[in-house]
Amino acid sequence: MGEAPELSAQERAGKAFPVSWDQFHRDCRALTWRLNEVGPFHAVIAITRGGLVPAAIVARELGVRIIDTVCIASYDHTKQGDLQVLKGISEAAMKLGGGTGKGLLIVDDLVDTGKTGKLVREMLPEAHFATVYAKPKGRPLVDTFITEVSQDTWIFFPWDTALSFQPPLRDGAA
Ligand SMILES: O=P(O)(O)OC[C@H]1O[C@H](OP(=O)(O)OP(=O)(O)O)[C@H](O)[C@@H]1O
Ligand SMILES: Nc1nc2[nH]cnc2c(=O)[nH]1
Ligand SMILES: [Mg+2]
Repeated sequence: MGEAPELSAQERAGKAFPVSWDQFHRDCRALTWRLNEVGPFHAVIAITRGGLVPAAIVARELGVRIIDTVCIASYDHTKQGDLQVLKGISEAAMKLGGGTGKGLLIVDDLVDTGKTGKLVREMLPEAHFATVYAKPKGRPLVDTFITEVSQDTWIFFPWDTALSFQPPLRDGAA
């Protein structure tokens, strides 16, 4: 008998939490309300790629025009591998944060295990770290977030999904 195939993080999660563009926009605005009391910020650092959309919305609301990226790859669709820093924080943004990240706002869509957030926090220890969603393992790393979901939930973002037909419940839909 062959070995059972390894489950992806999404399969292990079990519960699905689909987020629409509308909901995501509302949650980003709610995040900005909280951040407005913490700032002002010199610049926003988006953790790509998931942090790009919330970073654009938050920066627009906060009136911040300097946006930098830190490009990190970890999940290949739904499996987490080793973290790879594909592009670090720019020298200009580092300078704005005085070398420690003071006055900088790091934005990502979510924290899950917290591995990605931990790596970026090490680069900018004094920056403020905000995410829209947080799972319990990663939550202690985040300074400000909007919605907590359980560790066994997989969040589906609007840029990764499309509308599709769902069979009626009585025909066996979950
Ligand atoms: O807390 P962790 O367990 O580290 O997971 C959180 C990270 O995982 C996702 O990014 P992903 O690596 O899938 O890349 P993407 O943003 O390019 O989709 C998400 O956008 C976070 O950055
Ligand atoms: N889309 C998505 N990416 C993730 N990366 C780590 N956790 C998640 C999640 O719940 N949803
Ligand atoms: Mg990401």
